[in-house]
Amino acid sequence: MDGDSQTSTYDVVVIGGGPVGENAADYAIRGSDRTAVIIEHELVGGECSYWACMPSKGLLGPGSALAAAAALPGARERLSDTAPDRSGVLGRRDEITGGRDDTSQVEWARNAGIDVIRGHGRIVGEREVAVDERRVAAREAVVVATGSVASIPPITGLREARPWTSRDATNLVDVPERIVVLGGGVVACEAATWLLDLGVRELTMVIRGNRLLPKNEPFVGEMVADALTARGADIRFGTEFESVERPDAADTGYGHLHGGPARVTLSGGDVVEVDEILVAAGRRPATRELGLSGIGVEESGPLGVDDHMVVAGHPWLYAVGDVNGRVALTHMGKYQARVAGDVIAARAEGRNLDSPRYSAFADHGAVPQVVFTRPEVSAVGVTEEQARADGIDVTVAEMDIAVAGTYLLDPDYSGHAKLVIDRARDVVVGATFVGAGTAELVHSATVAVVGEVPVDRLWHAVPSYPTVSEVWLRLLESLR
Ligand SMILES: Cc1cc2nc3c(=O)[nH]c(=O)nc-3n(C[C@H](O)[C@H](O)[C@H](O)COP(=O)(O)OP(=O)(O)OC[C@H]3O[C@@H](n4cnc5c(N)ncnc54)[C@H](O)[C@@H]3O)c2cc1C
Ligand SMILES: NC(=O)c1ccc[n+]([C@@H]2O[C@H](COP(=O)([O-])OP(=O)(O)OC[C@H]3O[C@@H](n4cnc5c(N)ncnc54)[C@H](O)[C@@H]3O)[C@@H](O)[C@H]2O)c1
Repeated sequence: MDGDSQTSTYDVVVIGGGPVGENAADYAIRGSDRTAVIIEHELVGGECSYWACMPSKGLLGPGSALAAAAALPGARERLSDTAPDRSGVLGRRDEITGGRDDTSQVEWARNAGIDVIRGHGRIVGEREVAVDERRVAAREAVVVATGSVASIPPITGLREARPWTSRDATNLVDVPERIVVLGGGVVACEAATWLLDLGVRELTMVIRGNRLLPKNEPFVGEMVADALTARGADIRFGTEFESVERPDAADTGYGHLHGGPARVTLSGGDVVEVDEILVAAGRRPATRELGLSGIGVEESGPLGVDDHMVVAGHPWLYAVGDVNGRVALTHMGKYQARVAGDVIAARAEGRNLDSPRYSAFADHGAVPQVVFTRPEVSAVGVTEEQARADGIDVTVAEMDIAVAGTYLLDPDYSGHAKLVIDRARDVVVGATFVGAGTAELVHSATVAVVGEVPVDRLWHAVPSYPTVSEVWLRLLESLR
């Protein structure tokens, strides 16, 4: 850092210290004498560490472990209860979020040579950012990594009812007896899973479409819906919130019940009375109050970028992670951050950007995701429907998963798998696995998709016996 008393100057200024901002700063200066600063107005570590990925997976882990033991003769007899211990689960979650203390993340940044400034960052000119009364200038680049915020749809009485968002569901302190969940995407399905684990008595899901997890192959939503229904969830498809009444809504803090009971009127006229409402209806990129309109950039939608992560018309401005609207997943945001960091370093050192290393091409059609429901959903690439819509001539291999590896996990194992293959190129363009133990399987499919490995060649990638991966062999056999 250098500069006069009003302005600090760094080579790279990153606004937003979530996992993506941290990686962008690190990759942009790693192994050089360049300087970087992260500006963060809440907690270094971001949504992912304290409010999203980490606490949610912490809440889901104990239920999964018990379900795995309950499925296995010899282990199941030792279980006195298949419901997780509520205080143990919440304690484990608190340990994972470290009491929302970001000291260790700030230390990590400082050890990596990155300064941290606390405060709200706002772009006030080319390569210039204001943090409250301070000014911070960038010699090379400003990177926006401000993430996203939960959307609350404009429904009569909903905002006034102070519903829970994912921040409350992941940081829950009170476990509602009765809850209604709006939305059928990833947050809704994972949260429904842990809320049932924690003993919610009545859980209603209100889905405006006709399936859960609609971005996936249709069998995904069916299997997850069947599992949630079997555990007592009441899933209402083709239904929306009409209006909400909650006379004594109150700001009681994250994870506490936000007031007394609420009455939710659904389309069709049914009324659901609940102790809490969880809104899981998607997220919007955090582009407001960033000063974008001052530099001529639209601030209402995502901050769009090219594959180098650069904002059009502003070669000094980069956007990575949820804020650019490409893929709202931590691992993909961190991938974009590695690309952006490498691009910033290459430009600073006068290198050209010809190598694939400088292009985030996996964002287009090679995105892996695991949804940690029970059953787990693990997918990469495009669905059959998307591939056909893109004009690709596809063939599919599809079957229930039943190999020695799954029988060893559970004699009554239930799972399903599908490969989507581009006929002309003879390569896998999409893969979906649903079932216990499939999360660790998806990377093999990601390698096949990104590597464009011909199916004939995949035949020689022999899965080990007796693992769940042997489903690959069965799928490839079905194509011969
Ligand atoms: C409940 C839930 C569970 C999830 N689980 C998973 C999962 O299992 N796996 C997965 O891959 N993804 C998951 N996601 C998605 C994941 O959380 C996001 O994709 C990820 O957090 C994006 O990282 P980011 O750094 O872009 O943004 P964030 O993590 O949101 O970080 C942005 C940071 O910028 C700061 N900030 C914003 N504006 C400013 C400003 N003007 N000035 C200073 N600081 C600012 C914020 O305070 C925040 O710290 C989950 C999301 C939710 C809601
Ligand atoms: N395991 C994981 O990888 C993981 C876990 C949680 C979240 N995430 C990511 O976080 C992001 C946010 O997740 P999300 O579940 O909030 O978003 P989402 O886009 O996955 O799902 C939102 C759902 O809400 C519905 N919806 C939107 N507006 C509505 C309305 N007015 N009425 C009724 N329904 C409405 C949509 O139809 C959709 O099904 C996603 O990109 C997701 O992939 C990832």
